[in-house]
Amino acid sequence: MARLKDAPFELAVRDLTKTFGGRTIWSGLSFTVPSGVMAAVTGPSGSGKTTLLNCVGLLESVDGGRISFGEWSFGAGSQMASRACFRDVLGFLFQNYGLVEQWDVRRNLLLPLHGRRQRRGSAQAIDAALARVGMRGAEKERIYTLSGGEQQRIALARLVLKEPSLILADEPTSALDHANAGLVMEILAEQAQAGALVLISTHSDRIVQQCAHVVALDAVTSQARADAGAVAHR
Ligand SMILES: Nc1ncnc2c1ncn2[C@@H]1O[C@H](COP(=O)(O)OP(=O)(O)OP(=O)(O)O)[C@@H](O)[C@H]1O
Repeated sequence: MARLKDAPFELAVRDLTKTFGGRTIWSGLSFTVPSGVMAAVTGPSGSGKTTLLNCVGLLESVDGGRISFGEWSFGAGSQMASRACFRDVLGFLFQNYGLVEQWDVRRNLLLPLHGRRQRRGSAQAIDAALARVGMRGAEKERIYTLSGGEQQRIALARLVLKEPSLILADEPTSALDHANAGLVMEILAEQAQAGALVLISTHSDRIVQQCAHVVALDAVTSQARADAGAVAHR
């Protein structure tokens, strides 16, 4: 089956509004990002960076506007994404790593392969992905026995195996040492070079410098702000 990232595509966010309990986080938020790049989502604490990633990743509903990528398009009142979208398109690198703690590494890494590739050959694929993140031989380790940095490496190995088209990374290096943070950015850049669109929420100038696009949120959210060009494209 053709993957979304096999041809160039665009993430288009149009006139997006998000409220929590009557409080508007942003409204009229619009931007586009092409595939094949890393884009940083910046803004002060509370400006809605994580919320934006959750909305684009279809984990959170929106109150107005549209989010489109490739053939997929979602707005207020849309049915949540089909399993196919989560299985074939979206990939997440979040601060809680999103791993099943009681399972071993191998079982966690088999999950993205399920239904997409023959299990035959998966042992070699898992070995190669673990080698890429410096965790070769960790197949039988249980997740809860690993350090935070090691768990993030396993989450990275999962991305390497899954090769998602649209990757949402929420402050992916904030809890990591220099070496692990470097590895995270290296692998995200590789995924972008392979055609994925990588959206990274961050407070780090160093990460922003590595991104081709910046989606800048600020504390003031209004239609006027969005119209005035809240989104800076490099
Ligand atoms: N599920 C929720 N229910 C109610 N309010 C929420 C919910 N999730 C987030 N918020 C509020 O929405 C606002 C934006 O939160 P968000 O975590 O998206 O900001 P952020 O820019 O990622 O912040 P930080 O840089 O501190 O991580 C905050 O005021 C937060 O309290």
